[in-house]
Amino acid sequence: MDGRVSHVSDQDSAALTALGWSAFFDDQRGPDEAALLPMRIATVHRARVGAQSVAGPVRLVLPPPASSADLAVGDWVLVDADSRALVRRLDRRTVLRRRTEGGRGPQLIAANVDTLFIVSSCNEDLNIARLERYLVLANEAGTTPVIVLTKVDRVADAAPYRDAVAGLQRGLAVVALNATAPEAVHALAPWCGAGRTVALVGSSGVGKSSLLNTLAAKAPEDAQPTGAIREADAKGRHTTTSRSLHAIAAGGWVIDTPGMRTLHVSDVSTGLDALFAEIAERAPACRFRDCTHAHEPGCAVRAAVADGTLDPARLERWRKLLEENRANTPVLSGPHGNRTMKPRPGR
Ligand SMILES: Nc1nc2c(ncn2[C@@H]2O[C@H](COP(=O)(O)OP(=O)(O)OP(=O)(O)O)[C@@H](O)[C@H]2O)c(=O)[nH]1
Ligand SMILES: [Zn+2]
Repeated sequence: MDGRVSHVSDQDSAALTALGWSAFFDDQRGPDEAALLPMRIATVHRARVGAQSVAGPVRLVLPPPASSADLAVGDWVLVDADSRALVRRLDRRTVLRRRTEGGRGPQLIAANVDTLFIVSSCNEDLNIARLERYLVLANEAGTTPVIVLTKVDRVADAAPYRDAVAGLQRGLAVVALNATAPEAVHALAPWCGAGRTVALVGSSGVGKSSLLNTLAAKAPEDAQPTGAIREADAKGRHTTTSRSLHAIAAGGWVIDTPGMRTLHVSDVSTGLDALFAEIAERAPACRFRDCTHAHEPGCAVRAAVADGTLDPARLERWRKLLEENRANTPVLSGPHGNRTMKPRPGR
């Protein structure tokens, strides 16, 4: 690397880089922390945290007040070499989180992820509004979203599915593949490779575990169990139960996440603007600065809908996500306020 970590051998340094280590993390180490070992969190359970070190998997010791609640799969931590005690977590480059039902603060999904593979199947489950939620999640986290359409082998023509998602966001990459076939590795190679980290999200049964097994080239006995799909309603059984970091055979790392039943949005204004760029960039031309693009005169956004250059369905879905974001996001109210707006009753 750059020679700053002088006690680390070149071999270790190369292994750290392959694990995703970079100057961003190296710069966070203080002079008194040179003897601590950088490791990457691989599994998080309430009382048990596993990490990847340059020498292989390690079970960490968490001395109080360290808590697994503060850790996400993909995090970089500094560890005492002798006791294997976690000393501290390093700042994250990116973090995926979601608001949970009942909302005891956001739930950590994964950290330091470069690319979010948003997995959906080429069947009637393909849900545009849901994909847009995942895109907001990816944008807000600072990760690059890629839509991965699975089960191409089950349809005569994947083009209609590609077309349905291609225009969801500018520059959005869309890959259609069979998650159970080895060729999937080549299709996803542009986002994998040494030091790169991807995470898989998507509904239950879309093929996340299958894709993980293909990318990691797992022998059947080590493979993540995959659920047999219930053909009748095209819904998969929920088979993945926890998240973990796995090595990709051709280089890089993949984080599997359990199927998410609900995905609420909150605190996602930049994520929304990136998703709906065609709306965000027209807003400055509206007569009123706080135009809601609903009823105001001189609205450039509704003018674009009227002349056919903006999809009215997109404007509608933008409004829905914006309202949900407002309802779920804590707001400053009054000079001392940091009150939370009540979530609106079930939608
Ligand atoms: N033919 C075909 N079958 C697939 C493909 N992807 C997944 N499957 C099958 O679909 C079923 C569900 O796949 P999983 O990989 O378990 O789905 P998952 O997203 O991990 O589901 P959860 O663990 O519940 O989140 C399994 O029977 C897979 O073999 C694909 O691209 N083509
Ligand atoms: Zn407007």
